[in-house]
Amino acid sequence: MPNAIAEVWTILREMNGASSVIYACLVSFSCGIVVYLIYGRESAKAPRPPLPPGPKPLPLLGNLLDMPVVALCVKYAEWGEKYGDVVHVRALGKHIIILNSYKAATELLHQRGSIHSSRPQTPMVHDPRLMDMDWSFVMKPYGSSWKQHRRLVVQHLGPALAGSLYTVQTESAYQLVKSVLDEPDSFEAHLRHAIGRVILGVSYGLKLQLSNDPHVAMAEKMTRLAGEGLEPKFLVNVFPFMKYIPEWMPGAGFRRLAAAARRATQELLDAPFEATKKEIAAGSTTQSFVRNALTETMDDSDANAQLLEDIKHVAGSMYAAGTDTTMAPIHQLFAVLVVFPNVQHRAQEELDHIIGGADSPSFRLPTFDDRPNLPYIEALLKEVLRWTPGIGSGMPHLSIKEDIYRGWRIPKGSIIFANSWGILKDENVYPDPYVFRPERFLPNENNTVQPDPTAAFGFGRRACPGKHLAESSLFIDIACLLAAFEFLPLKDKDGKDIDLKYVFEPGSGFILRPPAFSCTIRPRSNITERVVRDLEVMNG
Ligand code: HEM
Repeated sequence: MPNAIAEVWTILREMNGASSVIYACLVSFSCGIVVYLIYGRESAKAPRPPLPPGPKPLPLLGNLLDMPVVALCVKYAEWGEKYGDVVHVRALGKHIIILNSYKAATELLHQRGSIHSSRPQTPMVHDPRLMDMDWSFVMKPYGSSWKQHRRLVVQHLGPALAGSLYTVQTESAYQLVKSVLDEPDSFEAHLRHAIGRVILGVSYGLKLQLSNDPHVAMAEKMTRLAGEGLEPKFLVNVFPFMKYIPEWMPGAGFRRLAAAARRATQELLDAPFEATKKEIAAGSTTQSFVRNALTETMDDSDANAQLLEDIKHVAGSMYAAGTDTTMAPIHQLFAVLVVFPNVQHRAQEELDHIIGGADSPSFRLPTFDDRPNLPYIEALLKEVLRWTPGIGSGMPHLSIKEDIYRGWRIPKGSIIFANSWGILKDENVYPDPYVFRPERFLPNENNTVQPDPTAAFGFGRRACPGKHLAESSLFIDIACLLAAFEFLPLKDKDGKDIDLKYVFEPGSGFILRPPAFSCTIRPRSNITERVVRDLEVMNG
């Protein structure tokens, strides 16, 4: 991954003394061999179609030094403007293809999905001695095991769950507004708990506590450790022999992290799955992914053992795949609403028409039945996904065969990024892309409606299977929070509003997680406060 490579390089640059020289020599030597094996052999053969355009690579290092550690998706978008919507770069002997338009992403990842739908494998993530995450649906290479996982999700997380999904999501949103009323300063933590509760509820159907649920805590621990391990900074990804270094040795911190991630993963895979089986055996009829999928299995016989493992692994993949990605846009939205109060007021005006004004005795919180009558909230949801598409540069796809596209060669083993950030900031598709304007998604006599920001959810056979779940969670949480509260800037010591625009800058991580920020959150009126306080929320 280019992030990985950029971070490796940063580490090398930041290291002082002999070790950095040794590492640099090792990297250069390894690169030399890899580059010779790839390009030396290639150049000896007959002329072949050119690679797509891109910045000029250096010998050995390729474009490693062109890749920033922070805001890589923004750099990718800049390259798109300079070289066109298909860009090629090289790093440590890898071909990296960056797609910055819907057209290129659809034509390659969707229409030629049988070639470009695998995932790169890295020692830290996949090796059984390290994190051993081959079980994860998101990381699996393209093949029969991945297909079986995908089939289970499409079959058992889709329309079959829609009814119970809305019940879980509405209860979670109502609990969220109650918690925010009690502890507005813990807004971020409450939001995270609400999103996690829905994903675990939908995956397992377990009765979960309203706050501090042990299953949510378990899932959080695993996601945090796995997230750390996924960071591409580990030298073992460049020198796989390092996986043999004993855990106790200095410099083997990556091995201790990997061991902790493996333990946390096992706990998360087993505990909620076994608890769900027990609840079903005790007569629970709560719908969930696990329950629906288990109806396929007749018994615990060997024939079903693989299917049971698959169900367990898919359920365990959901939390890690869905929490941070849903959290990133919604958390960012509340900074947007503080910076652009006109957007907040327009959304609240629309809500007031449908659910009763904040000062009206008939005020109530929104439900999913109101969704068709709230087009501005729907547009706001689309605009925040365009503005902060969860995963900035998209998830990497791996090409399993050489391909020729628009006369360019896409070599076998290329890592392809459909850069959601660049695609969703393309001014030919979204005029004034850096202006937050939900109206772009509303029918208007002057403009045609701009395309839905589906790029946020990826492309082709690996496109996000949690899109419907994510969008409905975002809808109900946004609608309830805006109905109940107003979000205002904090004041500095001179009484001036603290500007939250810094929150909009993409950071260094894979997920576009906004930095911590604070704002004033208060009930819109005495009536909204009373309605929220009087809510009865069930566990589960
Ligand atoms: C706003 C929230 C979300 C965003 C922006 C998002 C985005 C993405 C993206 C960009 C991908 C990679 C697609 C590709 O490779 O082309 C992906 C994959 C995936 N997402 Fe989501 N996602 C979100 C929520 C969820 C939720 C709630 C779940 C499940 C509960 C989920 C489950 C998955 C899974 C399992 C994959 C892997 C699919 C595969 O590799 O075949 N996501 N998501």
